[in-house]
Amino acid sequence: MPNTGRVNLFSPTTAAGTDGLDAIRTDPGGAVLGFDFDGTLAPIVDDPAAARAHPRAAAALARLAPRVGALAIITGRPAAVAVEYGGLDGVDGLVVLGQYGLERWESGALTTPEPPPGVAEARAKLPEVLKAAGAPDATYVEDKGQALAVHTRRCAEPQVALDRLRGVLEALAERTGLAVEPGRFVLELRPPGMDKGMALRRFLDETRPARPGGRPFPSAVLFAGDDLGDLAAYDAIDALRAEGVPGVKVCSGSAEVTALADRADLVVDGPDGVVRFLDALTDSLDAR
Ligand SMILES: O=P(O)(O)OC[C@H]1O[C@H](O[C@H]2O[C@H](CO)[C@@H](O)[C@H](O)[C@H]2O)[C@H](O)[C@@H](O)[C@@H]1O
Repeated sequence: MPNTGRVNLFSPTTAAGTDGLDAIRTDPGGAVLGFDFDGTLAPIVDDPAAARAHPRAAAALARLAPRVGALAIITGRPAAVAVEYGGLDGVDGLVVLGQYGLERWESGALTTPEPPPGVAEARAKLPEVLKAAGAPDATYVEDKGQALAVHTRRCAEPQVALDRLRGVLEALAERTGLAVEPGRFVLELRPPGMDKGMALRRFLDETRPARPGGRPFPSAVLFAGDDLGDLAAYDAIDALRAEGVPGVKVCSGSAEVTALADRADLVVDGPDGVVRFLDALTDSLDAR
C-alpha cells in the first residue's frame, strides 16, 4: 500500500520496517546503515555545485557512527565531492561509496577506477548531440569524471527539456557502451555494471567485524534515499529480508519523486526529516 502523509519517526507503516528498526535497536553493533546524499542528506538546489549537506547532517552522522556497526554514504556524486559538500571528513568511520559504488572513500583515502573509454567518447560528442536535439541554453552538463550528468532543472520547462533529450542521450549511451541513469531533472551517462544495490551488498561483504559470541552480521540493514537511483538499494534490502536479514527502507519524501515513498517502510520530510530521524535513532540507542 502506498505511504501517504507524514509518519512518526519510529512508526514505520510496514511490519517488516518495524522489525528492521527493532533489530537495529536490539543489536546496533551489527547494523549497517546507508544514506544517499542529494535529496536525502543535502536539500535539492538549482545548481548542483551549490548543494551542501543539511547544516546538522554531519554532526548527526558523527553521533550515530560509533553506536552502529557501519555507516556509509552511497551516492551518484564523486565520493570526494560528497565528502566536501557534506563536510563529512570529520565523521569517524564513515565510508563514502561514490559514482554509484565505483569509488570508495574512507579515512581520507580515495579509491577510484579508470573510467571506461566510452566516457571520453560521450564527453566529446555530447555538445553536438545536445545542440542537434535543441537542448535549451540552461541545460547544464556536470562532468563527474566517471560519468556525465545532463541537468535540466534550470530550464524554463525542466520536464519538457528532459523528455526532449531522453532519446538522443539513450542513443549516445548505446553507442558509447554507457548506461542512462535517470534522476531528479537529470539524465546521467555512466558506466554500466554497478548500482547502489550492488554497492550496498559489496559493502556488507567487505565489512565483517569480529563480533563477540558469534553474533550475526549484519544484524539489520537500513537505507535512506529519495530518487530513482536509490531503488536498487531498496531492491537489495528486499532481497536481504528474503534471506532473513531485517531491513528498513527510509524515504526522504518530496513532491518531485513518489516512486520511493510507495515502497518505503518510513517516509520522512526531506533532508530535515532525515536528520531528525538520525538524531531520534541515536537518542533511542542511548536510552536503551
Ligand atoms: O545519489 P545522489 O547523492 O542522490 O546523487 C544523485 C545526483 O544528485 C545531484 O543532482 C541532484 O541534486 C542537484 C543539487 O541539489 C540538483 O540540482 C539536481 O536537479 C538533482 O538531480 C548531482 O548533481 C548528480 O551528480 C548526482 O548523481
